[in-house]
Amino acid sequence: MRAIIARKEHFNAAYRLHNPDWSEEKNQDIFGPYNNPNYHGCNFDLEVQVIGEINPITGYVMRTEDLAVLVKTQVLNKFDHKNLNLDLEEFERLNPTIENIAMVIWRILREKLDPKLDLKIRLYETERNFVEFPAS
Ligand SMILES: Nc1nc2c(c(=O)[nH]1)N=C([C@H](O)[C@H](O)COP(=O)(O)OP(=O)(O)OP(=O)(O)O)CN2
Ligand SMILES: [Zn+2]
Repeated sequence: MRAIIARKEHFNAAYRLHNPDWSEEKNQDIFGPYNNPNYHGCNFDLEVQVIGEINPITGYVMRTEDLAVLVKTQVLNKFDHKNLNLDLEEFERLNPTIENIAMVIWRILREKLDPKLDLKIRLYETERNFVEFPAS
């Protein structure tokens, strides 16, 4: 039987929504206050879901303590209290929208997880806005 285990974490980051190929005017028009050249911060809530078979012997899908360490070392240490545009190479040419942040987190964790396990990311940018990746 399959089950979902999940880890919830929290991180703070500064960023700006910006397309370097556009004019300042177009960036302002499309991204508004979120294009602030002095950046803005968000308090992100992250939920990492790992989906897999329940091991009949251990009763585990995956040890929750292993998932906690994975999220801390691979995601929190990289994202927390950073400037996403300046500090993370992933966002050199990728706009740090919640959609893209969730995709980058998914890609990072996907590489580290047993391929038998499925992975889903839920990322809250505010209490009201969140994204799930992948959509399917
Ligand atoms: N599709 C997306 N739209 C927006 C994104 C995004 O990543 N993907 N991001 C932003 C801004 O970064 C912004 O920080 C969102 O925060 P906020 O304006 O506070 O969002 P709320 O809707 O929760 O704020 P209210 O107080 O409810 O107005 C914008 N759009
Ligand atoms: Zn924002």
